[in-house]
Amino acid sequence: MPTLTTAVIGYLLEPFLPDLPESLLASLSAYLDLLLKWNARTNLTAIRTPEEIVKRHFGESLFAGLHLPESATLLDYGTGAGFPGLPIALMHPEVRVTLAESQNKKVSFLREAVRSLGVSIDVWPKRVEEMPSDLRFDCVTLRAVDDMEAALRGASLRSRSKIVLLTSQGAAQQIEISGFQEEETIHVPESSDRIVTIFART
Ligand SMILES: C[S@@+](CC[C@H](N)C(=O)[O-])C[C@H]1O[C@@H](n2cnc3c(N)ncnc32)[C@H](O)[C@@H]1O
Repeated sequence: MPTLTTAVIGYLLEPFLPDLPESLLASLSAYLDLLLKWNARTNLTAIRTPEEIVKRHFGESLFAGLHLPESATLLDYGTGAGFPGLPIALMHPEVRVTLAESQNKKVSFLREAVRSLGVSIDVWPKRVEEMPSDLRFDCVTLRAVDDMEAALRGASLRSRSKIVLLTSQGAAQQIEISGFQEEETIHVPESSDRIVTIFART
């Protein structure tokens, strides 16, 4: 039995994205179970309850996916356990998604998730800085990457067109990305301070 039924996951995600298809809910349910199983023995995410994982990780990632600029390729910079890149890839199978993560245990989890979900996603198992210097993506997403200033500089070198940043209102106040301008900021449902900000290359 899955930890949460697709009906419960759909209900929890309703404020972020109503009427999700059953096939997407089934993939999210399988992803949740795998994440809970791995999180019991390795620390992949500090958010531990299934309901909070669905709302805070899946909900915010899918909400960013709802507002994703048109892109053929996407890099999720410092994806951790796959956020926001993996839910976005499930929602947008037409986008070629690369999940970049430098920590081995998280890379092992991501590979297992990609294999068991049967999705076509690339995993870059090193630091983004180690990618071939000419590799670019239409869109780069970032959420909760440790050194945000350095990460945004790195993202600006990798993005051909857009950067989508998932952050808090307070943290966003000081953010400037050389060569990019803020295009749109959208408030994340069910939160007083979480936002999705889209930057476009000038
Ligand atoms: C706090 S976690 C957040 C993960 C995820 N984005 C989320 O929102 O749950 C940040 C992750 O970024 C990874 N990371 C930081 N800098 C990186 C870099 N330059 N290249 C690849 N991964 C990086 C770290 O290993 C860590 O797993």
